[in-house]
Amino acid sequence: MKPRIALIAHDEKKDDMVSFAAEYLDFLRGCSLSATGTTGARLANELGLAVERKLSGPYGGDLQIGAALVEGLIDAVIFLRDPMTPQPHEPDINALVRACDVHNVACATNLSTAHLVLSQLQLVSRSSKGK
Ligand SMILES: O=C(CO)COP(=O)(O)O
Repeated sequence: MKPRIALIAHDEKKDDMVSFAAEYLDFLRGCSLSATGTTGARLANELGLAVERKLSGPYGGDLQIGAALVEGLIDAVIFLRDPMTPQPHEPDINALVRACDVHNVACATNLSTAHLVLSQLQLVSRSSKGK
């Protein structure tokens, strides 16, 4: 089964997200991707990725990703949070990260962890294809 990955970035981290996704483009093309609204639009427009776009984060997008996650529909979350800027939907952000912890779903909230998670998923998916 294709890895199901959610991609989310706060405004100050969106450039990082696009560059990060560009590094894993071939792998991500073979994944089932979802994203919050604006992040998803950038990934689709700038990298041509097929992404299921939820609402923008402040309008409930994090909660929609969280709802999919608790139903077992997401394998990993890459959530580049901006720790320096207060967000109006902080409770939604915390709910999503908490849902990852409750359901033991990998959740990368910075670039270093994001690289570890995607490189490992890429490795696993390559080795399962080789079988
Ligand atoms: O706010 C976000 C995550 O909390 C991201 O939402 P957007 O991708 O719509 O900017």
